[in-house]
Amino acid sequence: MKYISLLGATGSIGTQTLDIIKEHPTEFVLAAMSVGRNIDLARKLIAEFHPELVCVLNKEDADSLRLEFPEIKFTYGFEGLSEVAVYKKSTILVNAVMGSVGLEPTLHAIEAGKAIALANKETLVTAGHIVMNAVRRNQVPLLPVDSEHSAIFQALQGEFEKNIGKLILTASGGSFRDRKRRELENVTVQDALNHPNWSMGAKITIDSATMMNKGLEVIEAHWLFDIPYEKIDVVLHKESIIHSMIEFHDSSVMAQLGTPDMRVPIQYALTYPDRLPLKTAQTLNLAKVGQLHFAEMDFERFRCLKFAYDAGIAGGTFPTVLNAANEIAVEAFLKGKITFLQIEDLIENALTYHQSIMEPSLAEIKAVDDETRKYVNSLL
Ligand SMILES: NC(=O)C1=CN([C@@H]2O[C@H](COP(=O)(O)OP(=O)(O)OC[C@H]3O[C@@H](n4cnc5c(N)ncnc54)[C@H](OP(=O)(O)O)[C@@H]3O)[C@@H](O)[C@H]2O)C=CC1
Ligand SMILES: CC(=O)[C@@H](O)[C@H](O)COP(=O)(O)O
Ligand SMILES: [Mn+2]
Repeated sequence: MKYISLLGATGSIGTQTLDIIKEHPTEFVLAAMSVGRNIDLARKLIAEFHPELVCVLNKEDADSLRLEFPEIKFTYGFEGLSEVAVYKKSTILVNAVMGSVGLEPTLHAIEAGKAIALANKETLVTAGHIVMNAVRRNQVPLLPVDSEHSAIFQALQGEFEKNIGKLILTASGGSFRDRKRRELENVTVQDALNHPNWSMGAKITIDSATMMNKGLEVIEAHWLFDIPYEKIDVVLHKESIIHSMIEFHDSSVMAQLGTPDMRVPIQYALTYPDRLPLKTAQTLNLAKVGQLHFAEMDFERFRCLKFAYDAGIAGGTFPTVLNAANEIAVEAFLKGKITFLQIEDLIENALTYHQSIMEPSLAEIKAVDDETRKYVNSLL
């Protein structure tokens, strides 16, 4: 029986993690969870999964839920996320919260010796060296949930990292994969939220449309697999059937395939190194798929991917700025305050303005994250 702490239970990854817990009641228990503002869904999840500890975003929600569920402990706010992450009964943290707010709870869980199933890629982008040093020092498993990184992790089983020639991340191209750059000027939020292959939270769906998602994933792969940026390629693959590949030194390529279903990598992170059946997953019928397509990445069409490579290679606090500027810009786009193409303008501006700190401490990262958010907000 594995006891799980789940951050972001009301989200896309969170609810799919709960599907897996539900499908395997003799394997997994939800011990603690966090939600944000979706208190209606939180109520249903509490009634169904009976976690011992629940964190909500606001104190008022914690106070009213306490009256409804007196047997459950409620906490709230930023500190509450870490309480959930280090909950004593849990052995594994599934971090499915959105944004760099996930960083500190992850670090606390690592220090508390918990295994980490990481969906929250912003954590590794913002402070990759700090997270990886903590993982090594505490010798805890860091299990990728992001589909591309899970694919690479699965393809690496039985292999030595030293034999990797390069990683090849696949990119669907997102909601606007078939549009030219000039056709992006007047796109709406609704258009951008219409991902062709995956049903995901709003922020990552916009990231996928700007290709920032792949940029964040390049940086995530760099930290997870300790691979230099020049050995990480991205290829457009519109079907999202091949979830990513490793090319080894002898030119052999290992790929992981499957229908686009996040429950597969989530479950693998929970069962690793074992596997369990996943009754509701659709198996891959390649004959029915017929053809798989691949195309070279166009860095002028997808400027955010170039920003991410540049920020990753430059290192220091550049990736922190990239991530924080992106979070604010995407939020502004979702609220209708800026156009789609202004997302990349804001990120470029923040990166240009920034003076990087090399080998930043956690305090420096937090300060840069905060300053960047303020700076981009001031541009808005
Ligand atoms: N969705 C997917 O298929 C994939 C997602 N990921 C990554 O996983 C993470 C989660 O993505 P996804 O599930 O799509 O996101 P969602 O937006 O669907 O869910 C986010 C979750 O985090 C909570 N949350 C948001 N902001 C805060 C905050 N400031 N404090 C506390 N809780 C907060 C939300 O609460 P509430 O809704 O209650 O307000 C919700 O539970 C992201 O880092 C994403 O990049 C990676 C690969 C695939
Ligand atoms: C499901 C998942 O892992 C997402 O990060 C996915 O990769 C988005 O797809 P694209 O960014 O390739 O559009
Ligand atoms: Mn992904």
